[in-house]
Amino acid sequence: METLVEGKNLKAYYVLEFWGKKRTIRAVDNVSLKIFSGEIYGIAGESGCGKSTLLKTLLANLEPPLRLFGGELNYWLDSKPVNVVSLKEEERRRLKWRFISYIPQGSMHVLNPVKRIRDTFMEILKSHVRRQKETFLEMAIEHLKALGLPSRVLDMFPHQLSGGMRQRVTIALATLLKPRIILADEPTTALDVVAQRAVIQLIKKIQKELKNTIVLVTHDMGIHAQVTTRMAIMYAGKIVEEGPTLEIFKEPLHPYTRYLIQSLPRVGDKQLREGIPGSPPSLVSPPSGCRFHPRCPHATQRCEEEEPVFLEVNPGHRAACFLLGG
Ligand SMILES: Nc1ncnc2c1ncn2[C@@H]1O[C@H](COP(=O)(O)OP(=O)(O)OP(=O)(O)O)[C@@H](O)[C@H]1O
Repeated sequence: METLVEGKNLKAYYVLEFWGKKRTIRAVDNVSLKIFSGEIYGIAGESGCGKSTLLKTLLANLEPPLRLFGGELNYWLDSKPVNVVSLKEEERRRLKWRFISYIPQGSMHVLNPVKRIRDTFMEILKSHVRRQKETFLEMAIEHLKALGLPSRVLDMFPHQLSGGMRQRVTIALATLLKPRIILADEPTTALDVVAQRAVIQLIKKIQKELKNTIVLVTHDMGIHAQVTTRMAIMYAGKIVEEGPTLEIFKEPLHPYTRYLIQSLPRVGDKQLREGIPGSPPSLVSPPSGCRFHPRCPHATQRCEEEEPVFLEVNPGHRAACFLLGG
């Protein structure tokens, strides 16, 4: 499998200063992962575990208060690793939209509320494509059609579109220059079930047709089950399990993953399913050892004192838990 993005021991922290006091939020803490060509890679976990920060880090979007404290981020361009963090701003900007693009939480961040959709499409094309300007509109219409979206949206302002349609237009925008990899942050949150389904179908269609890679962040395990091919489970700034999605649902290895799957509603449920006991820890002073130990029903003293390392139980399926041995 061809690697597209590789993070090695990434440490991305928010550094905040209040009244002369420093607070460091360790949102991504020693995370290593590889994203392969053509897959839909999911990142799951409760709110606040660092999913969005991991996406920002993979995008090399490290603006204060977020800072990279350690690790390496490589994009594989022409099958060679390129250290993105050391690139000049201009070089990084050139990679945006063409090699990697981003669908942030809330489509209004991308669509300018006082501009027609057409103008936002034209801006991207103008800054990245060397072609006759007259062909830009044709390119935009063609792209929307390929994704099954009506070209009349180009004449509209963002507020004239429904939430679901706005999100689909944002996805169309992010895929306009056919990037090799798209990072999507909670693309279905705040949408009703019908709009959610339309967005999921669009993501699947894009992946099938453009054969690109999608990294999908959502706390919704149901969406991971429907869409992703491989996934990572994050807990308190760390990846605690990673593997093929089917296998994770069939045979979850980490107690936290088991909780996430158990709390999913099933057809025929007569009462609410139990949630995960306790609440996520502070990322300013996370628990010692395994960060999940204060909430884990199997925790021992060792879990409190030592941090478990990853153990690969089946090919490509790994988890960090002492229950697995090691
Ligand atoms: N701009 C910021 N400044 C300071 N702290 C931040 C900032 N953004 C996020 N954080 C903190 O970093 C931690 C991880 O947040 P992050 O948004 O990455 O989590 P998440 O899993 O994506 O959650 P959600 O789904 O709620 O966005 C949280 O403690 C959050 O409060």
